[in-house]
Amino acid sequence: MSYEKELKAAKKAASLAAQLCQKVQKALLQSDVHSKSDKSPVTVADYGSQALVSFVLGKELPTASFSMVAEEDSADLRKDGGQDTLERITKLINDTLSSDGSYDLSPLSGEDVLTAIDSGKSEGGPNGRHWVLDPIDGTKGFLRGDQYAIALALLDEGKVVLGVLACPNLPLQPIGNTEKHSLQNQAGCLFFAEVGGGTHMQSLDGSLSTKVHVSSTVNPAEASFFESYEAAHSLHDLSSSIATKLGVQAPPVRIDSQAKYGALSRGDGAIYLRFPHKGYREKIWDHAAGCIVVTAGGVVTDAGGNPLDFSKGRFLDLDTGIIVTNQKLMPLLLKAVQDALSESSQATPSL
Ligand SMILES: Nc1ncnc2c1ncn2[C@@H]1O[C@H](COP(=O)(O)OS(=O)(=O)O)[C@@H](OP(=O)(O)O)[C@H]1O
Ligand SMILES: [Mg+2]
Ligand SMILES: [Mg+2]
Ligand SMILES: [Mg+2]
Repeated sequence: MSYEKELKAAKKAASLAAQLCQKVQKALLQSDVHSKSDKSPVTVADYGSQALVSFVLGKELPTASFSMVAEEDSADLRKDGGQDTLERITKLINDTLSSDGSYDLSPLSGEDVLTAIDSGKSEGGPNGRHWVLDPIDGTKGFLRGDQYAIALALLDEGKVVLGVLACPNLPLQPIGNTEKHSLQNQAGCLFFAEVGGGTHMQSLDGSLSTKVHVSSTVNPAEASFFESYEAAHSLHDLSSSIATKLGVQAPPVRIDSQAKYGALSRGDGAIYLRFPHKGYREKIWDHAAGCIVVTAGGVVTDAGGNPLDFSKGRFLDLDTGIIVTNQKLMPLLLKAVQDALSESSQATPSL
């Protein structure tokens, strides 16, 4: 089955959301940032991106059975004191839609925006189609002025069938760990993949796309690895021990968000290691788009070597961590992961 129409709509939705986010990141106000009940940050751009993606998908693909599993909801915006923030979000969305000019419509109201945000409340699951959205993945990176991604995927009968990853601050040129990249004047990258169709990358300003694939190196000494920027999100000591066992020589490349999957999909580095602290449950929107984008040459598994299962609802149910590399290197990587995990559990039995 082809998902051409859906892919086109997803690229448009993610690109417009990227425009909205860049506008906010370039002139971030203190009043734009809030804290969620789990203490994680959320900004007007997270909400604006989610509402805009929902709105664009609805316009491009009208259907009575729209379902979306997305990170944000409108509960805090509906509380006393949320009105100013909602007005700011609504203005951002209306400005983005009017400067794009694709749709002939009257401005959205605050109520329209709340409804669009809450269209992301689906539980997903194994049946039918569900969009999966992280409106800003890497909100902490976004706040620091670093990497972040708008990550949109489509599940069909529990499988990821397309994914789009907009990375507004990722240079089109390869990134590595030696140089600090200037984020000024970057057009940013849009990665997209459809099941069976390979992965492509284009500039977010719309230039022609190129086919990309994961590095095919089989030599760990040449293989640098990506991991979370935030030490609270992934055990850096454990990845360092895995890298040493494997014979990786380069230091880790730490960047925020699914931009790691995007960079990996075009061969910048060859490995992604993610080992959250004990008790953390991974959400499907943090991996769905990234996973399909690296399938051109790459494999994504948990630490037990099992593929990720996106059919279980809003959470991923997995063994310990997530690892990504090319097919040939995966057996070696899995062995290093399992050795390192068994050593660390002997050293600290509670891990
Ligand atoms: N404790 C903990 N452990 C593991 N992961 C966590 C944790 N807390 C949050 N998150 C999720 O991490 C998402 C950010 O992605 P990364 O971890 O790849 O980015 S970073 O490099 O650490 O900034 C981030 O996504 P966003 O909330 O969309 O920014 C979270 O879903
Ligand atoms: Mg996220
Ligand atoms: Mg997010
Ligand atoms: Mg978040």
